[in-house]
Amino acid sequence: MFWQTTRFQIDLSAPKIMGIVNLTPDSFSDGGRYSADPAAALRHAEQLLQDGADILDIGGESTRPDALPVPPDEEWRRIAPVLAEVSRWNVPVSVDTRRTAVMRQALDAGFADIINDVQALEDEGALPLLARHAAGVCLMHMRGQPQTMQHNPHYHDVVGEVAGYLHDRVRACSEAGIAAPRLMLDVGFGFGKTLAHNVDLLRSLPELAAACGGLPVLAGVSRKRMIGEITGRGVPAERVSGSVAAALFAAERGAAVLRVHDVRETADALKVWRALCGGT
Ligand SMILES: Nc1nc2ncc(COP(=O)(O)OP(=O)(O)O)nc2c(=O)[nH]1
Repeated sequence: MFWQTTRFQIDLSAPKIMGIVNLTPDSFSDGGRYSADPAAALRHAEQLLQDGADILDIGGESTRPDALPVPPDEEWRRIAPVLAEVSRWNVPVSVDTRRTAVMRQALDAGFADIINDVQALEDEGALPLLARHAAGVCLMHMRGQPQTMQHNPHYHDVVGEVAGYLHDRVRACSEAGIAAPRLMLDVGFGFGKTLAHNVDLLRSLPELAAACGGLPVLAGVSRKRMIGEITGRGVPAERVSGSVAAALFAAERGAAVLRVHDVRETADALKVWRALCGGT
């Protein structure tokens, strides 16, 4: 199976690593480290690639719980300089945005191989925009908005409801002319979910993918609150071991892409896992 993106057919026969470059002052785990210094951000991106990242995910708006929305022009100001450079590198570049205006600027400039949207192309104009381009698309489930999504999230059947939502978004993409080989699914760990919801979803990744036509799944658990709740590690930077364990579990449950902060540790863990499992 391959993920069809603007410049690359990404081979999904073994789990791929998406390295996170947050250009935000307030991201929950690395906020402010790179947002004011594009050179530092580029050095970080280079390090992620050296550590084994297969894809770079560039974001300009924190969507952590309780985050306030960022105006699209500010989001674009944050990411454009870094995108202008990394898009010249021979590596798939994903733009993590939920705003059509930002998607349009990135796609029209030729900066994005992938649009990674935590709102699954629900913003006005996003579907026809992506239909006019060839970028890969990650469709993620979020219940509510970052500002309020963790305020008592409730489901009758979290797996069924998330699968149903993603299935509907896949159909909307198909009707807009965005073909299935361009699509990646993501249950949105921590986006309007309790720990129990996240665990159910992680355990049910194969069933969820099957319910959505067998499309590939991306898992983003890196350093998140769910890891902290299980380990008792309150500081995101202290959640590396737990994040790697969860990433391996997601890979074992068939996740095709792992969205992580800690690329080196995750890449090493995948190598050992594949060697012991006799995988490719
Ligand atoms: N597809 C996808 N995209 C995502 N973008 C941001 C975050 C939030 O995590 P992070 O980028 O580490 O933090 P922040 O939103 O505070 O920048 N999580 C996901 C995710 O789970 N899946």
